[in-house]
Amino acid sequence: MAEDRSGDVIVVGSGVIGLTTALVLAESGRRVRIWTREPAERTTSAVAGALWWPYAIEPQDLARTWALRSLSVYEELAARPDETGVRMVEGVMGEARLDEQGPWAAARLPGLRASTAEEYAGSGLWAELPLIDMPVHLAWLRARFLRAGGVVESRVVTDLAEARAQARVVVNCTGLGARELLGDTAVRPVRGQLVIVENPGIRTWLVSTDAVAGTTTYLFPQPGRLVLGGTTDDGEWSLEPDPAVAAEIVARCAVLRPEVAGARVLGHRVGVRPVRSAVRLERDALGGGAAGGGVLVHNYGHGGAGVTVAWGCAEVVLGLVD
Ligand SMILES: Cc1cc2nc3c(=O)[nH]c(=O)nc-3n(C[C@H](O)[C@H](O)[C@H](O)COP(=O)(O)OP(=O)(O)OC[C@H]3O[C@@H](n4cnc5c(N)ncnc54)[C@H](O)[C@@H]3O)c2cc1C
Repeated sequence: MAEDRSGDVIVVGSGVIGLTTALVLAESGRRVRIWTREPAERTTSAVAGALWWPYAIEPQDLARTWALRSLSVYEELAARPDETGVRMVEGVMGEARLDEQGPWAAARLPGLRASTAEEYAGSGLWAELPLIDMPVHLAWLRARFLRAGGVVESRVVTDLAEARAQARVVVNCTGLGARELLGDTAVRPVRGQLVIVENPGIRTWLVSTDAVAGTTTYLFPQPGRLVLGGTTDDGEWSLEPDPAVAAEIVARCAVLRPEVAGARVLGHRVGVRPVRSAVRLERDALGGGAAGGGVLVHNYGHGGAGVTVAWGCAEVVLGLVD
């Protein structure tokens, strides 16, 4: 007799996208398993800074919608920062202007205003945004998923048919892994390097973009550390920190905040962003329905903003699985 797979969901991947999606599906009453090559703490998601802002993600309009939905969730989670890893923190988004942001941000972000010359030498926006301590947040997501009855299994998927043979619904949240899994060359690596230093007393975040040099420099205060960034190395896969690049990141940050210059280095982090021409968030026309009667949904390619859009995308998946 055929196995009853009607209630089963397999989510492939346990980065922030896979965990958040699996959690939303499990809390909707479905039986959900995660299959993952790496545990959450060894994913790109664990490396992220992570500031809520739709950076390096396409398409912009949809990303903003998903980001705003996620913002509402992060605002709630920020009431329990030690547990969830989410905090609302003030800071300056350099080279951003109020009139360029349009109504999407201005209407939703209380207190959004142009930064003063004292806060930032260039033109920028002062905002209070979610700043997420990813190791804590990923562990919290996983624990909440397990409490909702979810199961996490360590498993490398070489063909999504393996998952489809075992569950009616399969959600592909493999990030950059989709490149090999599906042969999708539209998703490509954009490497990012960070330096972790002892915080010399910085309480606000800062992002500064130099269009001429092509660099984005940032400082994110996290509990017990200050995260300094960064790089955007298109097409680069290496997870090895480059000492010369690390020194250059510290120097760039010290131009913005001189007290960083002598800060003790605690460590280095490197991650590879899954940048895609457009996030793939859709029900697979070939994989869904037909012979097996199953559903295949893709949710990958969130570039430099997977944390920013995770909850909004997970809710879209929820609407696609039935
Ligand atoms: C330096 C840096 C800074 C960043 N800063 C921010 C920020 O401030 N704000 C923000 O929103 N975003 C930021 N990002 C981007 C963010 O980290 C990514 O968009 C996000 O982590 C993508 O999440 P994901 O779950 O899709 O991918 P991942 O975290 O890479 O997870 C993919 C999962 O799929 C699994 N997998 C892959 N292939 C297979 C397979 N074949 N079989 C089984 N499992 C598989 C992996 O093991 C992993 O569990 C930053 C990224 C970097 C590198």
